[in-house]
Amino acid sequence: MRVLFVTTEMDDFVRVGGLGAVSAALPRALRPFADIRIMLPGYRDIIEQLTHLQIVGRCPAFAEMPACTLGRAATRDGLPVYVLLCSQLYDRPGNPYGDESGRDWPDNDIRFARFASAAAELAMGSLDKNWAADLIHANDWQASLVPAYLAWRGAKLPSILTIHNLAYQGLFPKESLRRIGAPESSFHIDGTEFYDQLSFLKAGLVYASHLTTVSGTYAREITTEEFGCGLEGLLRVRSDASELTGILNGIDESWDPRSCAQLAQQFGAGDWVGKRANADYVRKQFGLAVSRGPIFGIVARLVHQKGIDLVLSAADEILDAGGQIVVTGSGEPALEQALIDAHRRRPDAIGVAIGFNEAQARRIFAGSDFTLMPSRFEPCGLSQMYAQRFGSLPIGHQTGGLAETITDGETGFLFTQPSRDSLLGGIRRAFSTFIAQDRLDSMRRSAMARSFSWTISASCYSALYRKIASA
Ligand SMILES: Nc1ncnc2c1ncn2[C@@H]1O[C@H](COP(=O)(O)OP(=O)(O)O[C@H]2O[C@H](CO)[C@@H](O)[C@H](O)[C@H]2O)[C@@H](O)[C@H]1O
Repeated sequence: MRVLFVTTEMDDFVRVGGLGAVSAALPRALRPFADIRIMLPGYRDIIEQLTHLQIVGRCPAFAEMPACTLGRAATRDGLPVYVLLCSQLYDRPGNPYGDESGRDWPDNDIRFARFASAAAELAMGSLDKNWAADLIHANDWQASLVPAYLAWRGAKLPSILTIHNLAYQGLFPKESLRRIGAPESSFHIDGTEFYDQLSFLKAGLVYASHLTTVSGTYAREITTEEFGCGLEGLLRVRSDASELTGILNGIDESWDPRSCAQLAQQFGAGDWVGKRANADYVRKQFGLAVSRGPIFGIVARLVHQKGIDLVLSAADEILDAGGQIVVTGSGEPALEQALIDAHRRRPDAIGVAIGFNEAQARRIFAGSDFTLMPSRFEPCGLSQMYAQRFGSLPIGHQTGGLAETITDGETGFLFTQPSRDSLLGGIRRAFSTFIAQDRLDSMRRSAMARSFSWTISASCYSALYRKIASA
């Protein structure tokens, strides 16, 4: 079966958050089941890294979207990658979605509509004369128009849309319809309209043959008013028709502290001297005071969703009890600044590295005793899985994928409300575990023994592909 996996991040080339990790790992795990090919926008960073890019097709200009070409290349391990080349849209500094100061590009409607319409053409067989898809798998709002363009072109090709985060919807003024060549007739409550704006995500939720999201719990949560971001009605209809499935993400096998080359010292379960060497390394690297208290790590995009403000409000109590905090990530300037301020107040106890570097993330998981994840919502979450593999017990809000991947009191701690008090409840339990050596030992062993391999998820996607394609 031929599958086109359409995404706007892939850790091989460009990373912004969890979508990049999933887009690098899931298609590889699916290779035994399908002829799967990736499609990415031709960002500057990608073009610079790809050698042997072969031009396979051309897309004429359409509405206000410029003409572009389609290149074909492969990752180092041979996974085919299509790249949409259009320097006017994608050859820019900054990240995939915005400029260097974090502002969204004003033409993101055209950038991602162009990308989606080209993906639809490729899948239908009109761009690469040697390949067409039997099914399209699109990810998040940036690729959500792929099923819509297929429908508007009258193509019957089956499509799956995976929601990695419902909070990002790709909302644009109504005038965008004309800019991207979408039919005016689609702009109504059962189509692309969302409170008088054009919603890319909603278009995908309406037109995709099937929807998935990245945990069973989040699949249920998004059908409720609390988590549905205004789309719960539509999601409930699709869920009731058995067209919304939760499939839990996995993590890459390379997240293993026994073999991870970036650590100060590799270690396995039971080698707590080795783990402590990583803690000492992290303290030194961040200039923290020498201590035998616990280190609480945070590796996250620094956005409201992740509850960084809750951690800041609980920080004094953590420090008073003898703990230290180490954070890495990037995101909203105000949260970055608040963390830097906290570090300036207590440089001996709060370490902050703004920016994202995977080696740094691995060292924090290896050196920390606990990983804080007070996310207000969390579709799946990857950090809590990495943390467990590295013996850093996650303290997470009982929501989405956190509720499914943390076993309370066994591999980590769950608390029930996204509030300071509830988080502090989890933190206090962690402190009492930290001084009970036997309990800490057994929880670390259980956490490190958890497997979060992609194998099960990949077979679920594969089964779904077959079901949708034969429907
Ligand atoms: N700039 C940066 N700052 C910090 N960390 C960065 C980063 N860039 C990449 N990362 C990496 O991404 C991981 C975070 O991924 P998550 O899945 O926890 O959250 P994210 O909200 O990005 O993803 C969304 O998509 C994923 C994938 O489906 C879901 O798991 C998740 O719940 C959903 O919110 C970190 O552990 C880190 O390795």
